[in-house]
Amino acid sequence: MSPLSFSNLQTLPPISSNHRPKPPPLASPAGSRRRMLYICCAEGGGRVKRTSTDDYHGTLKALNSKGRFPRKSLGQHYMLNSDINEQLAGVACIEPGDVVLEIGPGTGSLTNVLLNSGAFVLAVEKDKHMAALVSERFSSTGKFKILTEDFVKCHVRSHMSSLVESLKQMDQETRNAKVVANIPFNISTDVIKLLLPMGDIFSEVVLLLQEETALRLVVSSLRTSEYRPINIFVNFYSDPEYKFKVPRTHFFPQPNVDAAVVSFKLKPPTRYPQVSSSKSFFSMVNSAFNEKRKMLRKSLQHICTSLEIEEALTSIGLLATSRPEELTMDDFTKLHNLIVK
Ligand SMILES: C[S@@+](CC[C@H](N)C(=O)[O-])C[C@H]1O[C@@H](n2cnc3c(N)ncnc32)[C@H](O)[C@@H]1O
Repeated sequence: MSPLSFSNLQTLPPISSNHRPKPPPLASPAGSRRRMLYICCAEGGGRVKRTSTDDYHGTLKALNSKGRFPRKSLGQHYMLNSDINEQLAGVACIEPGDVVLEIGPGTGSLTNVLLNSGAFVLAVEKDKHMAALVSERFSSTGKFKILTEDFVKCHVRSHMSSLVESLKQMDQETRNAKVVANIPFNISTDVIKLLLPMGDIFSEVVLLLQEETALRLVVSSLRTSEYRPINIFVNFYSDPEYKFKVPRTHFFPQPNVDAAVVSFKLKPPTRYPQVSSSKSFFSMVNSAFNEKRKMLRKSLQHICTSLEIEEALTSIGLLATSRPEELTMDDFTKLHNLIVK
């Protein structure tokens, strides 16, 4: 039997809104060292009602068509619920003419929703097999471009600029550029650090993140151990908002954690807090948090004297003994402008 045939069907329970079938066993055909997925298609009058080509069966079928097994190292947890993809696009208010960057399209379930909303999609996918799959699926739309690259290493700014330029030359009416993606959890911080300072290109970044990360980025508050330089970074470049939780049961394979959708409305560069240099600002913030338990008058002594730091703190209404977790982003901005010449 060919490993890619669907003749070896197994019977799955019907899909309903409150029941998601467990993934079928992954079989390894005799004589083959490659792991293949065998799924039930239930075509032609089967018991399974298909609500979308990107449901549980569609996703497995797509993987099977390329002989792929989800790779943990690439964070491959595929979205099985098209409603959540619709909600992701809804949070970003995707409208015809928007240019959307998608990181890790996988089988293309979210891509499909974005394209159906009328967007042009630039997708970056590290797995060449998944890139080939979405390329076959969407290249005929004329509104889809795929880069087979590691997003963390790709020159997203120049790719986006040349896409927008070529759309203009084709007289395509383009509107906003946005990012909408269900990203692998292990590159979340890199993605955020790369994208949030791009308010000159993107108006909004909507990401499906690990729930814990989402909470840490958006709702970490002053004087908690969760408050870190990344919170200052996020608020410097964006207005973040936690949107909704996505239980782990909506992914295949199921991760060990839940996810959540976060929207980062990017500030245009004219709205960034006024600091002489963002590099020296973040360098000061990092130094402050490197020695989190120390008072700022000690940890920032490489910038100026303790007395100058104390005076700067009191002049902005803070205690001379303040520690980094007691300062808001505005406080850090004011402190920077007073002590970094
Ligand atoms: C969580 S899956 C999401 C797939 C799809 N968007 C969905 O919702 O089902 C993450 C996707 O990102 C891809 N990926 C992993 N690391 C990547 C990287 N560094 N750059 C680009 N894509 C990556 C994986 O191959 C996978 O397709």
